[in-house]
Amino acid sequence: MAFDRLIENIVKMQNPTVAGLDPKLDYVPESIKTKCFEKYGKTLEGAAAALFEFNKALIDALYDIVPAVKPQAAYYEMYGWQGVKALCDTIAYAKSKGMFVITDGKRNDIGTTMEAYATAHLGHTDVAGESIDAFGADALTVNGYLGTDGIKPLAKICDSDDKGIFVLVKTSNPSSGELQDMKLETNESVYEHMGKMCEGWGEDLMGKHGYSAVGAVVGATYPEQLGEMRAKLPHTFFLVPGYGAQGGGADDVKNAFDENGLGAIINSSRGIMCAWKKQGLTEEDFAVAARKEAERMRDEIVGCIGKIKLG
Ligand SMILES: O=C(O)c1cc(=O)[nH]c(=O)n1[C@@H]1O[C@H](COP(=O)(O)O)[C@@H](O)[C@H]1O
Repeated sequence: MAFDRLIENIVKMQNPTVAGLDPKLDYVPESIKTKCFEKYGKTLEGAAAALFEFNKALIDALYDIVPAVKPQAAYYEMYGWQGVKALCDTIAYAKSKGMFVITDGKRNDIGTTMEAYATAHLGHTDVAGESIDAFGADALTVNGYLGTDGIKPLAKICDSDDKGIFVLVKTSNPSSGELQDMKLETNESVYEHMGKMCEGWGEDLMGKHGYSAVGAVVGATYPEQLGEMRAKLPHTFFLVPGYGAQGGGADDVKNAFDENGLGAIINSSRGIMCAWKKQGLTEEDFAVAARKEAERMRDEIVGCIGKIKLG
């Protein structure tokens, strides 16, 4: 199963973190923007080319120490189809460097449309008998609000194409509790119930390291719920956003891991992309600074959880 590959990457690198690639033009150094605008003009094409150059430099600086990247689709869609092409190019480049790619699209719809989303992001599109990867990611974030028939088409592709999904369970944002903390008649909270549904959806998609292809998103900003969900969802791998820019730290995420130091991957996007600002460096040093921040984040988290080993 997909998360077996991710887990093996994490163990090999002794690093349970993922670098979020959420590029904005104002993160991109002038030198890259000038080059791209000279070539393509101050156009969506020029902007998209700058985003890709920025991402490529980050991937080159990180691929040998960070197991995965997580491009958030919205930051590419801001630049039209040209930005979406930069997303495709980023996914292809990261995969060519051996990185596991999680597209953060938070996709959700009725079954037939979810089939299209699953095919687009994880499967192969059929073009007159030719089977072609559209986005070709290894995993996709999804919203389970529509229930089982919205997840089933994804589960089918996870099984056939060795892919994974992360379902939103307890999101890192301040108002997540407005609905997610509400109690159901079973006296469970909504997030607990969504988490349990993930365990069920993953039952037939079990990997060899004890985690299924149906993971969950649980925010670093809710450490108590993170520990609670870890204990209650033994086969559900966690994507944990909220570290760094949203205030989460190593102490908040340590309970996301099982006794082998597995079970979770911790995301940092702005913290890594914009690390040069905190290191008193210049924007031209963004890639060097990103690597330094990725090493610091890895050492801080592994310092809390100890050696990571296969179960
Ligand atoms: O699905 C996600 O990745 C996600 C879920 C969530 O609950 N909170 C959250 O921040 N995210 C994403 O994780 C990333 C966090 O970015 P930083 O706060 O810059 O590290 C963004 O791409 C968010 O869209």
